Amino acid sequence: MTDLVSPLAAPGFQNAHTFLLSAPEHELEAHGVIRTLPRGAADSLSDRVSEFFQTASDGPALLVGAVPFASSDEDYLFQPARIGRLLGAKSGGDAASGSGRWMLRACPSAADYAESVARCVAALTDPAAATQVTKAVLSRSLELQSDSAIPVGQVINRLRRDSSVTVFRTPLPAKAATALVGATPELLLSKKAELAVSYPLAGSARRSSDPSADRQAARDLLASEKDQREHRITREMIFDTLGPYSIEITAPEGTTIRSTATMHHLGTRIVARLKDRATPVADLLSLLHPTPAVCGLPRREAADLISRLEGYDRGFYAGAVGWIDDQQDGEWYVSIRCAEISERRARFFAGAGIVPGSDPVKETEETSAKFTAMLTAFGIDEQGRPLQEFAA
Ligand SMILES: C=C(O[C@@H]1C=C(C(=O)O)C=C[C@H]1O)C(=O)O
Repeated sequence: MTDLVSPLAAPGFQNAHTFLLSAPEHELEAHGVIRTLPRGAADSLSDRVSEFFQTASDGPALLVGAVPFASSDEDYLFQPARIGRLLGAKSGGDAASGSGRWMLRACPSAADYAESVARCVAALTDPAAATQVTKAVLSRSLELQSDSAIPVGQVINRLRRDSSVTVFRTPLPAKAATALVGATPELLLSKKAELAVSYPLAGSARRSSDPSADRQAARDLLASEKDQREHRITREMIFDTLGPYSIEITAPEGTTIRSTATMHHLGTRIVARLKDRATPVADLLSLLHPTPAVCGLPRREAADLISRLEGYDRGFYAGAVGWIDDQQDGEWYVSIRCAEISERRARFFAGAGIVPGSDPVKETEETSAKFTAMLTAFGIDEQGRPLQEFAA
């Protein structure tokens, strides 16, 4: 893939309504805003989108943006003014990351996170629980503060070195200066006419630079009863959700290893032929999201447990990022392996699926492994130290 020299890194990042979804085989880049979709919760998304496209307007027949983790929180989608790269834009703010001063703070600390995992396992195995939660995904975050502007364009270009992920950037509503930037390996849903595809991931192992240890890590993951259980919960929920809308729903390759540059995952590509090709992608998105890959099962009880144990608002982390067109087709990725970035601050998130039998130390290490992709793009490790490759 060619390097992107684009407005992504241009001065004026703060105000830019820039949207990017960059998969190895296709890419969508959009700039500017014509209209913002009236904001609302997941259960009204489909109606708001239909109404939006009924009022004809100039510009691309497309909405791009993000939905948050919590179905009751408001999404943020907009009709862009232009599709494609802005010609002639110069890349700026390109100071090598790692050359400025960075402060990284774990929030919560790794030890506190491990403690929450232990409490989560206790809740999942509590015989007195009114409703038994079988899986809950717990996350933690790292807060970075820099003494100079974060070179977003450079971060994005580095993320794009991994051809197995979809790199994204989408503006966030809370503060005009904030964007969600990440490199997700997980397709939540793509829908084109009668074809719907979802590619859930659940069950993870850190990759190794030693090829034989790396192959062994993948084999161990495939053989892990705990990881297969974690995965099955997600896979079955997606079959159950899309099934009633489908003539046929299959997993042609079964559950296999899906690897990024830093992680192995258990993944299942699920392909559905819909009964009605006019089924709006927004309907399916609202039903599917959040899947047990990022939330848990049963959904509401798992979400309650997560908010009790995490103690922070996930915002748009573990939400979804993508687009919807006027045919009600679209493509949505799970917004993980990402950071909220404002001018000099970034907040990274990583989570791990917890089931009975999960080990707090291993789950904490799994979140560390999941931070690696983003931190490497910033040129730092989990302690905020510059990586060798980027050190002056
Ligand atoms: C929640 C995250 O990742 C999710 C959790 C996974 C797991 O628990 O094994 C695997 C892939 C993702 O669906 C994250 O990266 O933050």
